[in-house]
Amino acid sequence: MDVLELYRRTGALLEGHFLLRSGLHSPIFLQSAALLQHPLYAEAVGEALGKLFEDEKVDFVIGPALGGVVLSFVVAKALGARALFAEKDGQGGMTLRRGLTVNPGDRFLAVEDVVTTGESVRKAIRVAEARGGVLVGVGAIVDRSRGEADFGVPFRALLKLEVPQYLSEACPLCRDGVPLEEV
Ligand SMILES: O=P(O)(O)OC[C@H]1O[C@H](OP(=O)(O)OP(=O)(O)O)[C@H](O)[C@@H]1O
Ligand SMILES: O=C(O)c1cc(=O)[nH]c(=O)[nH]1
Ligand SMILES: [Mg+2]
Repeated sequence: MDVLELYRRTGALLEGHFLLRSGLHSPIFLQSAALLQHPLYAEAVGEALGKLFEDEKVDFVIGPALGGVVLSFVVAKALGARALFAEKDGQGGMTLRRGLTVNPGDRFLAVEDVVTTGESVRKAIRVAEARGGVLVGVGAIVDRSRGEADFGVPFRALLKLEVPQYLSEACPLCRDGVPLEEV
């Protein structure tokens, strides 16, 4: 599957000057919702990502909202598992709501649309582990962490992307006066 072409075709590959969740700045932003709005593409992504973990017996898949909601659903469907999502709790962490539960000992896969630092998916992992879930792997559509994200379990992505990202104080786009976009 040519994931970059899917982002391109759906207008989800943005170029400019973007503020990332981590505070880093980048000339590239992958707007996954624009890709996942197409059910057939979303389903294909779910099947491809699920396939990377088909040997794991998984009780549920969890992703951090919002980006992880649709993705969790399509991967869970491919693996025959339940689809959970963790939500921002308003205090910098994440929580489970809406009657979604973890049974102690449940094996789970964490999924994320785009991993930059991995901090967002890590918050969803903590939510599930705190309720007794056992993490067996982390899957992403795109890994743009440049090999820096480590979850202590297999981490597999459909696409590894090497794109520039800068601390704000060292950002050449800021220096050139390019307006910063918060997507
Ligand atoms: O690996 P990280 O450094 O944590 O960055 C990547 C995260 O940033 C985005 O989510 P964001 O919280 O911006 O918005 P969302 O609610 O649309 O998922 C993206 O969906 C990932 O969850
Ligand atoms: O790091 C991020 O916040 C981020 C990067 C990216 O390419 N896409 C996205 O949705 N978030
Ligand atoms: Mg997100």
